[in-house]
Amino acid sequence: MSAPTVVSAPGKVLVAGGYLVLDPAYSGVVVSTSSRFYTVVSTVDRPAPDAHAPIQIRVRSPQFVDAVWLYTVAVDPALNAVVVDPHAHKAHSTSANKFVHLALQRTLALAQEAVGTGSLQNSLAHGLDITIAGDNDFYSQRAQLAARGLPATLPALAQLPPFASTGVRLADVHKTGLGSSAALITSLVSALLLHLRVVPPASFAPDAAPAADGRALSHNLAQYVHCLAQGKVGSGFDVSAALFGSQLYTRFDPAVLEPLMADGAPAAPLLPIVSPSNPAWNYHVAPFKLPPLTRLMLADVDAGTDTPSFVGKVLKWRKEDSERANALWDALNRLNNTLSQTLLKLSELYAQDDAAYKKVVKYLSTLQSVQWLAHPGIPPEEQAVIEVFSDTHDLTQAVRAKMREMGELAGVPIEPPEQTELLNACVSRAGVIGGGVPGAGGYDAVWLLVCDPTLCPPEELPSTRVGLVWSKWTGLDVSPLAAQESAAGGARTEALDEVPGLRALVDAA
Ligand SMILES: Nc1ncnc2c1ncn2[C@@H]1O[C@H](COP(=O)(O)OP(=O)(O)O)[C@@H](O)[C@H]1O
Ligand SMILES: C[C@@](O)(CCOP(=O)(O)OP(=O)(O)O)CC(=O)O
Repeated sequence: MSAPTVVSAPGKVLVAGGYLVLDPAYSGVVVSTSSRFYTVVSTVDRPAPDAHAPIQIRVRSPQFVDAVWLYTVAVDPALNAVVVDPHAHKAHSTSANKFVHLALQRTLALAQEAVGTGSLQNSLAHGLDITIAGDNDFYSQRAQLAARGLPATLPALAQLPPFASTGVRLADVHKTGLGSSAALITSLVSALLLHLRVVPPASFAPDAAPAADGRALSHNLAQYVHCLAQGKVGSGFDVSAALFGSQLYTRFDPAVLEPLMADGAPAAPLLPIVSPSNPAWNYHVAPFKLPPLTRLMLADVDAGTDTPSFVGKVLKWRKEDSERANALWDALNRLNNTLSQTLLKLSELYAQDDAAYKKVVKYLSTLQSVQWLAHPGIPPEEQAVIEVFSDTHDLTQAVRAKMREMGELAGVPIEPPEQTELLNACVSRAGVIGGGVPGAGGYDAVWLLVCDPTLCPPEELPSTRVGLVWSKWTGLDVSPLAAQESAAGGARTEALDEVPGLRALVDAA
């Protein structure tokens, strides 16, 4: 029995570039999260059925009630197509899962084109057992905290077991907006491509080059499957972050997906379209990472935002008031680009003098941003770092103002007054560098960039102070995202026993 194939992929936070990133003329600043999705693909350990027995694939999501889907696979050489029976699962699960179904169907179809019918049938002869799990931060843990008598704070979230059972059906879970479907599809598609030997294992080695062909093929296929499952072609920043990690993202031309978006199995062969050699995949991923000794925090504030509706209204406004809209987008894009370069400048300053940098971050974590430049007599090497942190704060505030202006002009609550009040209350806390509404904005969530809490005594943690503000204001979850997730990067292979709690989840069949 071969070892299981395990691939994890991170969630995302679009900290700047919401809406603009839909236009290839602009970029988005995307942070991949420390919270990750895991897919474990195992070959079923039982004698191979006779050659004509149906091939079965079982997919489970143990964090949810009743989240088991059974599929029957028919690999038809004549039709050169793999049909993952869309009805078989109905007998075994009370709800279909088009994200899982389409990921299976399209990845197996691509595998048949890439490795041939015989090889695919050999890989599937014993059937597959697939386990899917998302880190706790992808789903609201409010009920789990309450059941344990714990408050909605960061330290309380850390007390929950990994991959905590949600106690609810998948359809009823409250997602926190970290991009569960993009991370899910990326980890599932990548794990299948590896398991079926369509791409080499090195493609997803943690130290593999981001542009490795296997990773690029998985990116293109995952973008296609994600758009098909969501029923819309977004900018794709979430799948790109799931594959490549934190980045400055410029979208591909959506026309590349048009031949594949029709209902039913694709008429055209998949491989030529999703191949990395297809120049139509003209997305651009530039390196980006959060500054050292900082932490991105995300608060799950409300039940969610209707992103497609917001996008429709903003794009309608941009079309109807194009001169003013383009002027605002160009100004906002300049701010976004300056913000991303200023954040990267902090990493350079750390590399030049980490001692001075660390001293500055510890100092800033005790002061409100309005006090950062008020103290004379700071050594010049430290003053230079303080000034870049202060510029970062000012830029995040300027981006917020432009996003509010866009919302007011388009008639969309991108940063509504309630979020403005919450953000102002949080950004004024000591140790908070800046913040904003992630992605499309609305009432979903707010993000804050804060000084790394490991530099302060627990009672002085910026994250604790902010977490208390969030809890007081919203009584809702606070999802902490460690700054290190940028280093963790995109999709990568994992060793099953090195991911706490994952083996137990897989074995609890
Ligand atoms: N753990 C999971 N197991 C299986 N499917 C999941 C899981 N988490 C999320 N999904 C799928 O992703 C869908 C959510 O996608 P979507 O509504 O686009 O939310 P998001 O913006 O968080 O990606 C769910 O309806 C479900 O089909
Ligand atoms: C508006 C956007 O540019 C960004 C939306 O970012 P969110 O993070 O809000 O997305 P959802 O998780 O789907 O709600 C649309 C896009 O880029 O596709």
